[in-house]
Amino acid sequence: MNPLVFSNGRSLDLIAIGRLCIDLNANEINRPMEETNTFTKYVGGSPANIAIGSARLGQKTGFIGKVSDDQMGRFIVDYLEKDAIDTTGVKIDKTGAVTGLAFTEIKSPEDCSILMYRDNVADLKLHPSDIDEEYIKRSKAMIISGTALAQSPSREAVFLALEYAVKHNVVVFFDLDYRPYSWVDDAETAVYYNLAAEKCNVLIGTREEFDMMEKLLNVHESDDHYTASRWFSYNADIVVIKHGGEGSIAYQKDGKSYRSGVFRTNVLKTFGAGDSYASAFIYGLMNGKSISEAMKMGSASASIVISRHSCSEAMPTETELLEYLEMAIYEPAQ
Ligand SMILES: Nc1ncnc2c1ncn2[C@@H]1O[C@H](COP(=O)(O)OP(=O)(O)OP(=O)(O)O)[C@@H](O)[C@H]1O
Ligand SMILES: O=C(O)C[C@@H](O)[C@H](O)C(=O)CO
Repeated sequence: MNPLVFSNGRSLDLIAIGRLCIDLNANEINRPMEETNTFTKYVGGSPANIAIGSARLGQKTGFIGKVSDDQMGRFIVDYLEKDAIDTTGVKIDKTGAVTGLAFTEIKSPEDCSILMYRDNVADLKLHPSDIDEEYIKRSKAMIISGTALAQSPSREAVFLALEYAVKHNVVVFFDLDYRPYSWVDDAETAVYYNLAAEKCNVLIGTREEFDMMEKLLNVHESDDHYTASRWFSYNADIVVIKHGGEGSIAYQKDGKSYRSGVFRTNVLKTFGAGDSYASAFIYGLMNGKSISEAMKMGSASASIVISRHSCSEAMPTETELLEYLEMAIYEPAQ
């Protein structure tokens, strides 16, 4: 078992809040974007990817966000609904804002990058008036994403959603999802990340993301254990630190820690690993698995997604994930 307590009698398992954007993944791989000509369009945005991954695993999933009032916005909502995601909380922007675009470049399996076009994006127009307490009250859990804290009014909308979640015993996951291009000032970034993290039950981030949060506090000798311990003095029950191809480590408030290895896979691209890991990790925790078992599920989902071209489209179904766990070669953490 794991230490999280999810309220029963809720009509949703997980609500994701944050950006809904479009991934344009280069079709010509193993070359720089300057030399590519065609792209495939997918729904993107870390929270969107996590929601899609969650729904594919059979979780009753909802979304709180804002999309552009155009073909891209409609494409996104249609896609979410095809995956049985409740879009009651997805609003249509009326200010002329656009959909964020993520152009991905796959120079090699180890050298991938994302070029983000995020000026005047609809997702950051999410407003506190768009946050429905009754909607959040319907869910067992909610996941927030750090990039939604980058600008007002989205920032205030997320903090209001956090207030409602805490009020109604909704377990809050925080996927740090630090995207530097969305921020203008390191101190501002760290302040808002830390303020949001204080209210969350589970923190999921890379070493680099936690370093960003701790730099403001002049923490010079940090390590994973220090990072986790710091958050247990607030509301955290679990802190997960991801280490790419070396796996991940999770700390529990009672002092226990768990290391997860990875599943050997033919890596096509690395992005999408974090979102797929989060969706399956949360699925495991919400379905009675131990932290170790949930981490393994996260690792398996990540290995599936990084072997495929997309992020959202590549998210495995529950059947695919369970079969992969049985068949794939697992490399325990060193
Ligand atoms: N090369 C790899 N081979 C196998 N599994 C991997 C590899 N890279 C990442 N993973 C799995 O994915 C998890 C998350 O990856 P990572 O630590 O890169 O997170 P992230 O930086 O948030 O990912 P993203 O690139 O999507 O932003 C890892 O803990 C591991 O389980
Ligand atoms: O999160 C983003 O804005 C980019 C994503 O759409 C992309 O799929 C990715 O980087 C996944 O981690």
